[in-house]
Amino acid sequence: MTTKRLLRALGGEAVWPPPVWLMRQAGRYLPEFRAMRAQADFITRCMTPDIATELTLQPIRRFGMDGAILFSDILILPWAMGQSLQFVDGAGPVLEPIRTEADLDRLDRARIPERTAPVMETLRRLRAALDDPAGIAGFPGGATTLIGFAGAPFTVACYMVDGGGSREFAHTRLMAYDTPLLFDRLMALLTETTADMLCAQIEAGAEAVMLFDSWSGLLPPGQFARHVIEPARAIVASVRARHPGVPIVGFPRLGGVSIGRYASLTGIQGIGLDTGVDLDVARGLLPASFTTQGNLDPLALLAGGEALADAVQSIRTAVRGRPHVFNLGHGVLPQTPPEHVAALVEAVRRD
Ligand SMILES: Cc1c2[nH]c(c1CCC(=O)O)Cc1[nH]c(c(CCC(=O)O)c1C)Cc1[nH]c(c(CCC(=O)O)c1C)Cc1[nH]c(c(C)c1CCC(=O)O)C2
Repeated sequence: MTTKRLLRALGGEAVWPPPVWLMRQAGRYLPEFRAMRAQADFITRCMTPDIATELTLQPIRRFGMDGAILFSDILILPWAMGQSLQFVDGAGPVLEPIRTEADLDRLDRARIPERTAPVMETLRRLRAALDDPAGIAGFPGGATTLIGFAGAPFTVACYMVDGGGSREFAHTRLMAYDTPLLFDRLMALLTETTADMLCAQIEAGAEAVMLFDSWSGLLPPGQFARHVIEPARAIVASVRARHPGVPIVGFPRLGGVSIGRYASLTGIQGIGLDTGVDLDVARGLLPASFTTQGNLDPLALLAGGEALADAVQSIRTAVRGRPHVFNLGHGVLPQTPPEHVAALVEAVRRD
């Protein structure tokens, strides 16, 4: 029987107070994170177990979160297949775009295990550190759940095809209409390699995994079914066949009312909700005893004070008696004062 509060909540138990962790909890808002940024570029930080382990643990030491999310990125998968990738300060990720069959042919999935081996080593070290009975910085050992993750195929395809961040991801969405065979080939490759990578993360120590579909909300309902729900269903089936006990959380960001079909058709146990979702409305769309995760506005966390206290309290009231994992609706903003995060955790954990 598991005693980790996050795993109990993902198993459908109405744990109170709810377990808490934050998307992008390891990040620039922490001075100790900024201090390590100078040492190596982003991909090197992801690929060096000493550094990635340390960065993952920084927020655990400070706040004793219920979840520790691996320090890595959703774009490590295309990078591991040989797509060129750079993280440019202020501009985000820049990739050599995939636009043709020949571009796609150059990707080599056979390289993934070797190129992602350091990530798996990081997970092994993290699991040992988190489960050390001696605990971490005064927080008890064996209490924090190690979370692995991947980008969902559509969101990863957005960056691979457009070649970086975008508001519309027009190249990607046009490819889905104009050359559907090419797009489907890319999506099939991503669906299979993502399932394998999540399994490798679980085998290295991840106790739960999350599938980030940050841009799913760009798609109309028919395409949402085809490029968001269907790949997630295939990934969940593939991971579940190999690792039946490991919970999978989906995050179809900005999915609107389609989150109901996403939750019931993919086979996931938990769903990440973005800031715009009304928790009572979401509950009506989701299967009974389904675990929700979210959805505090990152700006309320940045604001702090009364605004933060009120926002935390209204989520606590909405989810009381139901399985819920407290989180933000999107990542921690770099300008966020760390004391606000401490105040959030304290407010969530009040009885
Ligand atoms: C779309 C997406 C990406 N990456 C991710 C998503 C899905 C979630 C979301 O919608 O935000 C997911 C992600 N990225 C990162 C994590 C690690 C774990 C965590 O702390 O949450 C996770 C889970 C680290 C990161 N990923 C990135 C950083 C910043 C790099 C740095 O510090 O130099 C970190 C800590 C870079 C990144 N990576 C990506 C972008 C657009 C950027 C640039 C924006 C930015 O700088 O904030 C792609």
